[in-house]
Amino acid sequence: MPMLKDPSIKYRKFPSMNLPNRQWPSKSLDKAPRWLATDLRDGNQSLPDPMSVAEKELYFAKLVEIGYKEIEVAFPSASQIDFDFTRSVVAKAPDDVWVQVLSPCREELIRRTIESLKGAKKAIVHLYLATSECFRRIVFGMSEDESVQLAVRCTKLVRSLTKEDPSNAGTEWQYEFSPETFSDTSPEFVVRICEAVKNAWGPSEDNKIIFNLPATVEMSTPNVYADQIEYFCTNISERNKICVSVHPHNDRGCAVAASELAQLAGADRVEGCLFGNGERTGNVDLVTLALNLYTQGVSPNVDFSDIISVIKVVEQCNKIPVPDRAPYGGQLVVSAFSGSHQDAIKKGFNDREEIVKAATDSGEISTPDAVKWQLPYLPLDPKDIGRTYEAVIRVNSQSGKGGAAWIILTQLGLDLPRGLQIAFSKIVQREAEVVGRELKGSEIEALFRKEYISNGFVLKEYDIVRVDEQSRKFVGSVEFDGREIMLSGVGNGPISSFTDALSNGFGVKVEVWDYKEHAIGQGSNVRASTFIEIRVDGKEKRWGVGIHEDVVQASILSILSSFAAFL
Ligand SMILES: CC(=O)SCCNC(=O)CCNC(=O)[C@H](O)C(C)(C)COP(=O)(O)OP(=O)(O)OC[C@H]1O[C@@H](n2cnc3c(N)ncnc32)[C@H](O)[C@@H]1OP(=O)(O)O
Ligand SMILES: CC(C)C(=O)C(=O)O
Repeated sequence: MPMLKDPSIKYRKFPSMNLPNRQWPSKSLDKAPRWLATDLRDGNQSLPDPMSVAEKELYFAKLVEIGYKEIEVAFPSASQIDFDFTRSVVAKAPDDVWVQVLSPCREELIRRTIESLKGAKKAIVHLYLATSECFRRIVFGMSEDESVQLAVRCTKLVRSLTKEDPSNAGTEWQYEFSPETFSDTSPEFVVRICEAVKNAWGPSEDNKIIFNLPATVEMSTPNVYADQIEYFCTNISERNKICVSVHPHNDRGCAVAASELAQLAGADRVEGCLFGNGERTGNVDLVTLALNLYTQGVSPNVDFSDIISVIKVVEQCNKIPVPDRAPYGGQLVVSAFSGSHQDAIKKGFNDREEIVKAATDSGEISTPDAVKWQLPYLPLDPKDIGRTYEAVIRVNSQSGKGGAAWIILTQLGLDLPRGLQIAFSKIVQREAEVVGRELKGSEIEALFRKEYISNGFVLKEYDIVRVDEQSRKFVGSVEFDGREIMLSGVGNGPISSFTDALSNGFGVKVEVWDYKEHAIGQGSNVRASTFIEIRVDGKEKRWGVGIHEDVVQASILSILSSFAAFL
């Protein structure tokens, strides 16, 4: 039995914190944190095939374009690639971007790390040392005191090689210390070691020390992590000289929630990777965090207007696909296949169009974006991240009438009447079942044209004349199957005179059952689209569609389309 009936004999429950006066539950997120993108370090170190220098350059440029101002670019002491890349970034980074690098608390590696930053405009040196009992015992064999001494010694070394070294005066320095495995470390010990590191570095209000408190392994529910962060924020001294950073991993799948609650608990900065790449289950996903803020009306200070190009770079450099269901970015995220979702979304877009039009006409708004977003099933306007509305509604055998109707509306500009939607939906569903897959927009359009627009008729010369107040006469001819057929009929209007003419010409009884029309386009380009449902000799009714500059001719074409199917 691989899984235990009673897992408590093997696994410990993570203890919750006794923090009766916790404040974070009643706070809300109303501003973006400082972001640190660690794709090129934590993300890169977890890849089966780490990035080449060219890939790192491409990725770095994308992070800058998105708007990240603090980027952890490498572990320079790890490899020549990381060292060389750091050198190239130092030479090229924009003036407002902080270049961050990581090193363990080992003297020779710290020296090499700082060497890689020579000449940087803005640099953050980041040291880490695991502080949990588990790591101190198993990995280092170190007591708490020994850990504190090592952290202090290495911090002093960084200080002497950076801000105290006159040859490095041209660089603006920040220092970050991570008590690695924070999430599993006694909160009291974290405060103790960070106090000692703070004294060794000597931060100021203008040049804060960054204490990064990682959930190196996510061990608890996010509320416990938030408690740990709040405990640190309220117990560390000189909080005004400290930037509290968080670095959640996603082992329990809660990294986004953990980051958000940690910010409520006092964190000022968040470290993560685009689309959550990183060790094991990944670092927290920076895209989700940013767009979670955005969809609450809070500017994230980073720009995902062109999410498709971001995904392209991430996939190319990581060589790992971004899942189709990744929050916000995944390519299926703004797509609805199922009938009731499509119906609601289609109604939502119609509703929004009406509200926007009314508000624009009344001069209330100058841009459609000033109307608050409220659309069933879509928390984010897909166009804000560069997705098109065409991608929103997709059609397979689970789709209802709204899906195909939306495709026809967006591709042909035809707003199908309800009856025609229902009829067309059956045809689309049958086809989707036959091919056993999603139908592309072009396939749906082709089905529609074949069913409702094309017909074997050529309409030749015709005339509709007024006989008297109540009646009109249709006289003309059509070509069908290589034959010319003369048509003549009388009715109380153009449509009934034409159906009478068809009935006479083909020896059948044509009845009009339903009629709808609307204009397509505007100004001199306006055309009429006419939807007419007819019945011939009492058989099953059929819809036809006609499009023409002249509304009467559009009706005639529409009737011919459906009539052809009865022959
Ligand atoms: C949570 C994180 O993501 S931490 C960042 C992890 N990233 C990486 O490790 C990527 C780059 N790393 C490397 O290239 C290599 O590990 C190097 C260059 C840093 C070191 O290589 P090596 O000297 O061969 O050591 P190795 O890889 O075996 O590392 C383990 C050693 O580092 C020690 N160590 C681990 N973390 C730390 C730390 N934060 N500070 C000081 N020493 C540390 C271990 O105790 C162990 O020491 P030991 O050999 O005396 O037992
Ligand atoms: C180095 C630290 C911040 C880290 O990557 C982690 O704890 O996950």
